[in-house]
Amino acid sequence: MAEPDGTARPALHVAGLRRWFRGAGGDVHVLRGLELGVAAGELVTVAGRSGSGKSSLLALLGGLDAPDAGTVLCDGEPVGPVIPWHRCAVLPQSLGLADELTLAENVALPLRLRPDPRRRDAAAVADRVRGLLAELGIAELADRYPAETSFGQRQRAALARAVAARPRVLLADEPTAHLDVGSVPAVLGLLRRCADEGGAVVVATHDEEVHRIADRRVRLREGRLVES
Ligand SMILES: Nc1ncnc2c1ncn2[C@@H]1O[C@H](COP(=O)(O)OP(=O)(O)OP(=O)(O)O)[C@@H](O)[C@H]1O
Repeated sequence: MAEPDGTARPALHVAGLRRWFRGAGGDVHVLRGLELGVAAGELVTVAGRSGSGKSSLLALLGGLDAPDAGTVLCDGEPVGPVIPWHRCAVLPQSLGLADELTLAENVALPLRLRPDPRRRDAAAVADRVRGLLAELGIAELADRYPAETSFGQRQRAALARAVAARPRVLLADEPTAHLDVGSVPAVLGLLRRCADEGGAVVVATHDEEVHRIADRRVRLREGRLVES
């Protein structure tokens, strides 16, 4: 879809975003009228000191939290708590894997929930799940439950789940934070491919290696984003 001036409308469009929290020492104004547009096929990294609001921002972009003011549009539609995985997928710092499902079942979930039944073919789902787990080096853990794996292994499974249905918007919060150096290239490769296949990707990170694969880097400062 295009804007009135003919330019492509960003896949993710954020305007006037405000979020504050009531604290014992007074209100904390985390986001103060933040603006952001991310095009399909673009990977944007968000830097910022600890406590600057990166996780708060990603939670709002993914509909996990609601803003005090402003709008977040994903493919032209407001995001909300029940946004389908193939439209907007989130890898939060808390991961959010379902404890009662194996890693493979967790990764399969967004594929089984796709609205088009032709895209839920069991063999194709199993293939996609196997491929993603192998790519991330956790194929042998497919049948384990999250509690039987390390945090870094769970983090990779949660990334596999987020990208499984090839989301139009992918949001990843510190996706390399708990990984050994050997596991990082596969994660970076997968994030980059998600954008190259047409996704709009936003990654909050302190990791310089992640910033290196970005098309654009922004920094969260005093509640707004500045190019960096
Ligand atoms: N529910 C809440 N109630 C009160 N304050 C909050 C709440 N959630 C976040 N904050 C505050 O909002 C600010 C931004 O937090 P946030 O977790 O978004 O930062 P961050 O940039 O992701 O930090 P880090 O890099 O350490 O993960 C912090 O000062 C935090 O203490």
